[in-house]
Amino acid sequence: MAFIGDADEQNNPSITTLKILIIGESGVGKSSLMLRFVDDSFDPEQPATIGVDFRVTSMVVDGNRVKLAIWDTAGQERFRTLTPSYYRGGQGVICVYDVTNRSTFEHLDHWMTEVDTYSTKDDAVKMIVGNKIDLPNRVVSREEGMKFAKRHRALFIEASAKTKEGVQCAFEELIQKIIQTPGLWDSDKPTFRLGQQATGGDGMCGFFNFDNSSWSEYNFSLRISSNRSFLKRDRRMSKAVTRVRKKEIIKIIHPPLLRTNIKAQMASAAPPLGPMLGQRGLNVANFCKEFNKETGHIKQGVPLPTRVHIRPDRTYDLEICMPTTTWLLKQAAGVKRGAMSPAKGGEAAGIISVKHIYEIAKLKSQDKACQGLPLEVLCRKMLVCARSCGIKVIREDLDPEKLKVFLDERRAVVQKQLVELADKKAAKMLRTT
Ligand SMILES: Nc1nc2c(ncn2[C@@H]2O[C@H](COP(=O)(O)OP(=O)(O)OP(=O)(O)O)[C@@H](O)[C@H]2O)c(=O)[nH]1
Repeated sequence: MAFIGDADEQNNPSITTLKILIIGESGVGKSSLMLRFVDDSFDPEQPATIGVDFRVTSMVVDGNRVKLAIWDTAGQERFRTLTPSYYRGGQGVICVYDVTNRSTFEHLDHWMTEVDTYSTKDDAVKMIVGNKIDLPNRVVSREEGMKFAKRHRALFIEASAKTKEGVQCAFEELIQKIIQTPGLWDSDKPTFRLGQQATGGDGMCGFFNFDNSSWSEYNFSLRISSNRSFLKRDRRMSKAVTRVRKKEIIKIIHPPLLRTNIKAQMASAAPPLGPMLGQRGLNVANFCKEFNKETGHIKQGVPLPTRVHIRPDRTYDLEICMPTTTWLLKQAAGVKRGAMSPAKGGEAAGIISVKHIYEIAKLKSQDKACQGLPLEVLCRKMLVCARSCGIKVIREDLDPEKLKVFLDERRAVVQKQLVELADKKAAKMLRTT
């Protein structure tokens, strides 16, 4: 698959124009993903989309030129108008969430309902994208994302519009899937006309009028004219195809970079690590042996963020980072558990001083991902993480006497919380049996 320029258009005319929608909560990075894919650019100050933004590009899939009309919709409810018309005729829908913001993940259900309600194509290809994986404060795991995608029979990938990771792969996979779906794009040819008006009133997708002189510029008008009988016929035809294809569409794309936490000296073929490695075609036993050997000098059980860069020939580079920030913070505070509800009521799970923060930041600065980051920025990240674990950071040195009293009290609180949790679990088991 490759991008080609306008000059090639005459030699290799496009077989179709595909309408791809990007949806999801505000701020998850929809516009950023689109701009990374189309212009290979990233704006850290990307303004919010109002209504709908739109880009056109083209690519070659299996030797065929395909034009892509990518619709970037506004995540903010107040900027969303004409919702049904966004979906009309869309062959592919990319539903984005932010891996560092759980509520954007929890709202995916709403977006999938919207797709099912408004999509005029039963077999439109859906893809779930977990964006912003470059950020350290992830709260939605890859497994959760995969599970959601599987439930909705959608493709799944994690990406970062900032670092480019997974972006190209996401679009390519989506387009390929659409092209492989008979009836999804080939029956639409008359409804998409570039540089000229579509004829007749039976265009169920409205009509586009592009300024062909520049691909990045656009000038489109939308005419909502749906012919119901045409719609029904199209649905009847595609339902038969859908039945066959629904099973196939559950395909998870594994990007070449695997990021996970593995405990020092404790890598094993058991889930979740074993399946993660196996799905990528790595020799699990050899990997575990190598990892455990590499971490032989570290205390057993310390959680180590690990990156595995997998090459197409299944060889890999192993990057083992400093222990996770939360683990380091909890060690510094002398506690095993963070606060259950740090936001509510300001429950404090531990106390550390700013000196601890500085030392932890210095340790983390040795990680490849943090290299080049000023220590001040890292310290701020540590502070955010401490806050989310409920660990209080004080400016002055800790008073050992006061700390001992605090830790004794905290132990009693944790004990009580654990008993309550066990009771709740037992009550739930009773209800379900
Ligand atoms: N670190 C990081 N920041 C990102 C990434 N993608 C987007 N952002 C930032 O997140 C913010 C929101 O990005 P947008 O692309 O405007 O998000 P959106 O989903 O289009 O938002 P709406 O237009 O309001 O619907 C911007 O400040 C981006 O720079 C990413 O992969 N990593």
